[in-house]
Amino acid sequence: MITLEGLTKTYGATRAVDSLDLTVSPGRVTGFLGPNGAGKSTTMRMILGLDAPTDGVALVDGRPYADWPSPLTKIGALLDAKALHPRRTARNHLIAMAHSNGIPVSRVDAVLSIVGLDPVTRKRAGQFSLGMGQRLGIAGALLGDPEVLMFDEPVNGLDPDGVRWVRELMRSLAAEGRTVFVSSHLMSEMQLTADQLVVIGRGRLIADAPVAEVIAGSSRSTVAVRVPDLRQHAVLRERLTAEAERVDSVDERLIVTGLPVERVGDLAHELGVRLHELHTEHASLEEAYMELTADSVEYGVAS
Ligand SMILES: Nc1ncnc2c1ncn2[C@@H]1O[C@H](COP(=O)(O)OP(=O)(O)OP(=O)(O)O)[C@@H](O)[C@H]1O
Repeated sequence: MITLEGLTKTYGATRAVDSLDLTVSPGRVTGFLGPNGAGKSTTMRMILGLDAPTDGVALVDGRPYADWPSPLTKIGALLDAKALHPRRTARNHLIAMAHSNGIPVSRVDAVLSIVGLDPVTRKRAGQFSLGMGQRLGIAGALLGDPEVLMFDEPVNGLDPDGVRWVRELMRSLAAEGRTVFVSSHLMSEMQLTADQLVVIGRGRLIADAPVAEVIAGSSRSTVAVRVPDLRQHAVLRERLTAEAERVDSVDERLIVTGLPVERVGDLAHELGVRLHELHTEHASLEEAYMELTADSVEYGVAS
């Protein structure tokens, strides 16, 4: 479990992270989202003790990272996949990490195999593609078989196969009961990978909720209702227009914004309108996210 209490980091006048209170729980994948400069990497760096908070605390299973005697066996992280010694081979890079944390070398070969790097273990990290570097970084995170895993943009540079592999890995790590905290800008991928979402903007918490709840909370969700009879279509349309924010006709369908599906169904029933279809069309996570963060985008393009 990761716990943040009033976590704050300022750089001069910039409040990179601003009084964050958060619990990241085990047994699920928690996506960490926010526009560029929102404070995601700074938060992750403070969890790993790489940056000191200006105020507040970041705890891993109840203690600051630095207080764990063998931290890699408690929390594994991929922060910057390029932070590798270019002349070291993949295997030697992991052996050096294992030695400094009292982890047996047998585990190095195990994690190289998990990430699919066994054919290139003797290649120097400097010759790695971006995707191979990501896989090596993930191998490093898994090395200590930790209960808590944290990944900053793990699918950067991966091809579609690699993206799917990361998704399945995250899901299986969470299914084993581990805490998985992962940042990403790829909303479609997060919609498939995460159970819970934490959204921040300008260092502050905007949302902390299950993925389905974040999507359902978007005002961009609509209700679609199909009325085959033309006259009834017009009658229902008129009635819905009086209550809904907006009603559009698309062939036999009415697309209703700003009314719950139950209300649309009840109104149709009251008017004796025969329906062939009635369902909510949820916004995508991307649409919900854009709406949530609209006020927090630092480098937006004027539209
Ligand atoms: N070492 C530093 N010195 C000064 N300002 C910094 C430093 N590190 C981060 N910042 C500032 O803190 C804010 C948060 O940056 P951070 O990198 O944590 O955001 P992020 O959410 O990870 O962004 P991105 O999605 O672009 O990676 C930004 O305004 C950034 O410019």
